[in-house]
Amino acid sequence: MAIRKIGFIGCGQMAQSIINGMITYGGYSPEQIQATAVSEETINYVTDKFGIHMGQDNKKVAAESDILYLAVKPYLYQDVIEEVRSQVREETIIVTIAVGVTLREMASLFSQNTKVVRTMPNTPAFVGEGMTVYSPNSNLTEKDIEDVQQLFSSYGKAEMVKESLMDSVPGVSGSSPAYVYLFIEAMADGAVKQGIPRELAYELATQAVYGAAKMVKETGLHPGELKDQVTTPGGATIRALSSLEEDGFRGAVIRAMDHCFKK
Ligand SMILES: NC(=O)C1=CN([C@@H]2O[C@H](COP(=O)(O)OP(=O)(O)OC[C@H]3O[C@@H](n4cnc5c(N)ncnc54)[C@H](OP(=O)(O)O)[C@@H]3O)[C@@H](O)[C@H]2O)C=CC1
Ligand SMILES: O=C(O)[C@@H]1CCC=N1
Repeated sequence: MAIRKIGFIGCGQMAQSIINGMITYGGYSPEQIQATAVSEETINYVTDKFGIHMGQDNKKVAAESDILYLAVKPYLYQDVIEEVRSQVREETIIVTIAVGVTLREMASLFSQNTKVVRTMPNTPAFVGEGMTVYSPNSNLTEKDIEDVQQLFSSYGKAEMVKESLMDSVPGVSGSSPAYVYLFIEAMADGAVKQGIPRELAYELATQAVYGAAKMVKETGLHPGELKDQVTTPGGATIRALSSLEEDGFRGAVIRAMDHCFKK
């Protein structure tokens, strides 16, 4: 089945990021996409900003979609699924994006035959640089998997993994952009403290993260080796790194990810 009609139940931060990525970077047309929300505010905002079909009728979107994203908060999944279950066609592919919602739970909420892909996306989808990690259930055909891989790749990278890894993915991918924003903000504050104007501080901190990420990706070198290239013996960088190590920088990141996993 070619994916022609894409539906979203819920259209908040994550759905809007995916929709913008699909349209701006993936070549999908706003006419192919419809979504629902509760408030008039979101409905008007999304309609104006993305030009997709918006409404409050979850059943209609479920009935008309070839692929249906469940883009509400995890605690709303059960209610929303009960509402739309009877409308979902056998060939429709359901995409979950909620932390912790398993394929087994989805089979019990829909049916054993429903095609479900458990995914963990992230908000850089908005700029076509998302990461979607996914696990399909056994009802998807090879062709379905090709189709979803292509769709998820339209707004960034996509990697299929076994479902047992999915609970560990938010810590390093779904949630992790938030830590990176915190790091950029902290570096900018440090620069402002030294007298660098705020706007320039954000530009420098952001470009450092962007450039460093690109170095890791494009050189293929180990991050430790790239770090060594920056670090002059007896110089300034090693002073900064030594201070970060004393303050438990790496341990703090790893502990934060353990908290994310447990939640
Ligand atoms: N934010 C992120 O970075 C990521 C989020 N996720 C997952 O994405 C999901 C959504 O999160 P996020 O986008 O951040 O949340 P938001 O609160 O931004 O969006 C939730 C959306 O659901 C809508 N909604 C609520 N109840 C209903 C309903 N009964 N029927 C239809 N729509 C409804 C809301 O409408 P209204 O706007 O009118 O209130 C809102 O548009 C979660 O399961 C989360 O785990 C996954 C990865 C990353
Ligand atoms: O904070 C959350 O629970 C969601 C999942 C990943 C990012 N945001």
